[in-house]
Amino acid sequence: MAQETQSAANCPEPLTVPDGFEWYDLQIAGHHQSVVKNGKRQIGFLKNKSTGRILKPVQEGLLGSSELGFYNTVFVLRRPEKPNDDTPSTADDPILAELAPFIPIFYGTNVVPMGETGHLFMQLEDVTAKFHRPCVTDIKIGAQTHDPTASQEKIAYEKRKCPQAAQIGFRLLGMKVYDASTLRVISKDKAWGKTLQAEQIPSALEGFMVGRNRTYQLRVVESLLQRLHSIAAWFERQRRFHFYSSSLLLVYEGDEDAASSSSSDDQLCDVRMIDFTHVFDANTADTNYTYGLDNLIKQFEALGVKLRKN
Ligand SMILES: Nc1ncnc2c1ncn2[C@@H]1O[C@H](COP(=O)(O)OP(=O)(O)OP(=O)(O)O)[C@@H](O)[C@H]1O
Ligand SMILES: O=P(O)(O)O[C@@H]1[C@H](O)[C@H](O)[C@@H](OP(=O)(O)O)[C@H](OP(=O)(O)O)[C@H]1O
Repeated sequence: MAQETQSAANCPEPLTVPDGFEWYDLQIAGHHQSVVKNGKRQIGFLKNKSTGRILKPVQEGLLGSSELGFYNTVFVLRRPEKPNDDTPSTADDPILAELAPFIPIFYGTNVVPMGETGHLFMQLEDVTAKFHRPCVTDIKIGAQTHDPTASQEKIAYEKRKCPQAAQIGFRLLGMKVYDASTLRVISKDKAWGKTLQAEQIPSALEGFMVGRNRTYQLRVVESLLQRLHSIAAWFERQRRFHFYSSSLLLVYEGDEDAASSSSSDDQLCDVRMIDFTHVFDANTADTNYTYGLDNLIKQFEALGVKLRKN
């Protein structure tokens, strides 16, 4: 696909963030204000400083409307019986209700005054918010990343982007890890993720655990696995959707003291599905997604075995 990605120089200026908001600084991948594509500067994710919620820009056209449609299918926003509580309830359909805990809570849309007319955003729960030192990685799931409506040009572009992902079934889009041994944040970007070959995935996932003792690493891996298995079990049951180019966001607590002071694993890690711009109604199992998810689970299981040996 003839797409031109430029750096910021000589390009349209980034929009100014209005009072009460800031750019979201824990973003791993996705649309970002530093990127100019096809002559247009992207709008990145914002954080609402008072609510703590993330604002994801609604993408133009079908991509934006289908992601909004997806969130609106899972979450029922209006709660007239509780006018002061805007926490959405979940749809009655059991398969949707079971999906809800695996995705960020959706609090409806919001127009933020940016640029000449303002921009439409989705308000989402910030999955990293409950952690003191969040360590985050975004992993795109599926051997096939183009959806069933993709043009031949788009299919070729997606296949060319990272050919080994078709075999691996997932792609690391990057990570931000707080290295407790150096007190530094290590960042890896999309370019790094694209170069990883199958045999390099184990050390890349080990890198997600950098700078901590084995016992803590093992605790995190086991907890991540538990959540990954729960999502996989939902995929075993569901026949309603096929997810293309969607990601899993894996987060764990980089501050071991904070994690230890809580008895619950909820403060240790979280795993959520994100990015629903290419979700399609279906009536068969999503084998493209489950292939990738199963492989990711196998990788973390192998890491667990390795950590237990040492
Ligand atoms: N609810 C959330 N909580 C915390 N971080 C999030 C959340 N949603 C998205 N992110 C962060 O924002 C990044 C981009 O998200 P997402 O993939 O949804 O964006 P996008 O612009 O649709 O991406 P793409 O360009 O691939 O379509 C993720 O890598 C993650 O770091
Ligand atoms: O949704 P669309 O319009 O099909 O857009 C693509 C999709 O969102 C991918 O997630 C994205 O990047 P990655 O696969 O690298 O995450 C890709 O960027 P790219 O053009 O920079 O590859 C987009 O073109």
